[in-house]
Amino acid sequence: MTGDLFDNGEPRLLDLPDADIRYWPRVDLGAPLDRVLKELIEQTPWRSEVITLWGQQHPQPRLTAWFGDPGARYTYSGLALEPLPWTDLLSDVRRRVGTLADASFNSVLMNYYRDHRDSMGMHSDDEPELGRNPVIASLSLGEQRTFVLKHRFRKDLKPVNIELESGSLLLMKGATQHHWKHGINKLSRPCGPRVNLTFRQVSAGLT
Ligand SMILES: O=C(O)CCC(=O)C(=O)O
Ligand SMILES: [Fe+2]
Repeated sequence: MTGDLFDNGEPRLLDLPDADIRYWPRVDLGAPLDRVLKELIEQTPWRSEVITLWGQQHPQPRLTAWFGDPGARYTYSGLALEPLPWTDLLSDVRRRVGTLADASFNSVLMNYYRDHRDSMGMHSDDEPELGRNPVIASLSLGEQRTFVLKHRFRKDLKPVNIELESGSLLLMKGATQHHWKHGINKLSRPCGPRVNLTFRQVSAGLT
């Protein structure tokens, strides 16, 4: 296909200690962003999961879906997710993201923030099946939301806010997950929907 590299450009390397994070403001998905967003919202079998945190059950404040190669199982916050098979759209996006990230991914966690009330708590993506230094490629579509990064140990460092634009790709690798937490806060004002896709490589058989 022609025009594959049209929007991608060079990523910006974030100047953060103990982290390797790159940001592409706009990647080429081979189709208009609003069409991809609409298709993902309408055609994904979204789930509302109940998670267990510190022995308490809570509904997750967003919808999720897990796609991947057979056997790419993922366990977090008391949930064990079996992968759905790749759709044509998701496997095309996986190929494009893998080329930019120069990495291979066998799964994707999809997050659907329906409006300003949906969020994701601060966490590190450090589950054992992700391996020691996971490469995580996070593609955002729809409403721009703020990605907050906080150092896990250095209280002298202020939280860092990154505005994740529609069509952007954020790549976290190296020791990032050992030293930093990240999350998406609720907003006080209404906003439109956002879909986020975090591509991952999970090892089978660890869970
Ligand atoms: O929605 C986002 O940008 C963050 C997603 C995330 O951190 C995750 O899925 O682990
Ligand atoms: Fe995460």
